[in-house]
Formats: sequence, structure tokens, C-alpha cells
Amino acid sequence: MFDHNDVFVIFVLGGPGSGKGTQCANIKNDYGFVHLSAGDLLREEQQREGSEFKELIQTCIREGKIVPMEVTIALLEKSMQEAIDTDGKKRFLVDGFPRKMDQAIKFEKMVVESQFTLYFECSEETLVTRLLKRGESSGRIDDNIESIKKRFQTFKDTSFPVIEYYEEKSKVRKINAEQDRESVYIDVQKILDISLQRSDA
Ligand SMILES: Nc1ncnc2c1ncn2[C@@H]1O[C@H](COP(=O)(O)OP(=O)(O)O)[C@@H](O)[C@H]1O
Ligand SMILES: O=c1ccn([C@@H]2O[C@H](COP(=O)(O)OP(=O)(O)O)[C@@H](O)[C@H]2O)c(=O)[nH]1
Repeated sequence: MFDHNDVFVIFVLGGPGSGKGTQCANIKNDYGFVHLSAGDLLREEQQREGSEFKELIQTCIREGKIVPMEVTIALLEKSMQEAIDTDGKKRFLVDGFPRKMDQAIKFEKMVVESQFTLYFECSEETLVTRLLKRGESSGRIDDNIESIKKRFQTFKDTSFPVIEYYEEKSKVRKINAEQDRESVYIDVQKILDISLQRSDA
């Protein structure tokens, strides 16, 4: 368990293809955050020789389902500890997580409380266009129309309630992710500049 006064975590949420990874790369560059994508960590674990979770992860990702939280939380916590041990880095973007209420509760109880959630809001029409385009080169088993529809359903039924939960606690910073990449990043920077100043104070 980390102390939230010492380890600073921002959750980055939004529908599939809303630009979470794209904007996290910008933030990592300019603000020195460690970027931890839950989806990337799961894909790495799925490729890892000897992993007992290979099939479970592959099936969940293809079907747009949420991998049981124990697996994802263990991967996130391990990566956080490694970043702290090797670089002394203590600011984390946790991208694409928590996607289910049980994950949110467990992570904040067992790992660290989040500062706030950046929420990239975008229409399904825009998301589907971006994901199909990404699918031309991503090689991802879930960037096809059948998986995309399932991922949208999971987002609405399972992940959106997490955003509502944090909204009730006034811990959501919403961004219009419909705009071009540069405009989205301008809005991201405005939010971060205000929030980081506050936390430095
Ligand atoms: N603002 C934007 N406008 C148009 N395309 C975008 C924008 N942001 C990201 N993309 C593209 O859309 C796809 C999904 O973005 P990505 O950052 O991978 O989203 P996520 O991590 O939320 O799934 C990628 O191919 C990315 O290059
Ligand atoms: O905490 C997480 C994050 C991701 N995933 C799985 O990984 C997939 C891809 O997630 P990622 O964030 O990489 O991509 P996105 O769908 O947001 O484009 C999801 O559909 C889930 O099946 C999961 O099970 N738990």
C-alpha cells in the first residue's frame, strides 16, 4: 500500500479509442509521469512465456470483457513498485483502469487512492471510426467490428458507472475528446496545470 501523499495517481478513463494512450504519451513527455496502460500490461502478460493467464487474458480481450481484477491490480502494483525502486518516480497515469467498480474499490483500498480521473468523452460514432482505422495497423485482436461492439457494451454497462462514482465525489475532470489531438491536449494541459499546482501547494 502506498501513501497518496507520496505517490500521485491519476486514472485515465474513456471509451475504447477515445485517445487515452495518445494523450498519456504527451503527458508523460511534458510532465514526467510514468504511463501505465492496464491494457498494455495485460497484453504483455498474455505474451509472457509461462504465464498462467495467457488464455484468460486473450479471451477477455477478444470478447471485450474485463479480466479478473486480481490479475490487473497485481500487474499495476508491480510496475509501480519497479518505477519507484529504479527511478524514484512517483507520479503515475493509470490508463484504462479501473473499468469496473470492484477494481476501483480494491485498488484504492489495497494500492493507493487516486487524486482524480481524467475522462475522455467521445461519441461512439467517432470511436468506431478511430478503432477501425487503428485496426488496419495495430494487429490487435479486438480492433474489429464484432469486438468493438462488445467493448462499447462493456464500457456502458460496467465502466461508465466507475466514472459516475467518481463524479459524485467531484473527482472527474472531463475532456471533450471529439476534437483533434492538439486541441484535446490543450484542454488536458489546462486541467493538469491547475491540479498539479494545487497539489504542490
Ligand atoms: N483526437 C484524435 N483525433 C483523431 N484520432 C485520434 C485522436 N486521438 C487519438 N487518435 C487515434 O485514434 C486511435 C485511438 O487512440 P488511442 O490513443 O489508441 O485510444 P485509447 O488508448 O483510448 O484506446 C489511434 O489510432 C490514435 O492515433
Ligand atoms: O483494467 C483493464 C484494462 C483492460 N482490460 C482489457 O483490455 C482490453 C483493451 O483495453 P485497452 O485499455 O488497452 O484499450 P481500449 O479498449 O481502451 O482501446 C479491454 O477491452 C479489456 O478486455 C481489462 O480487462 N482490464
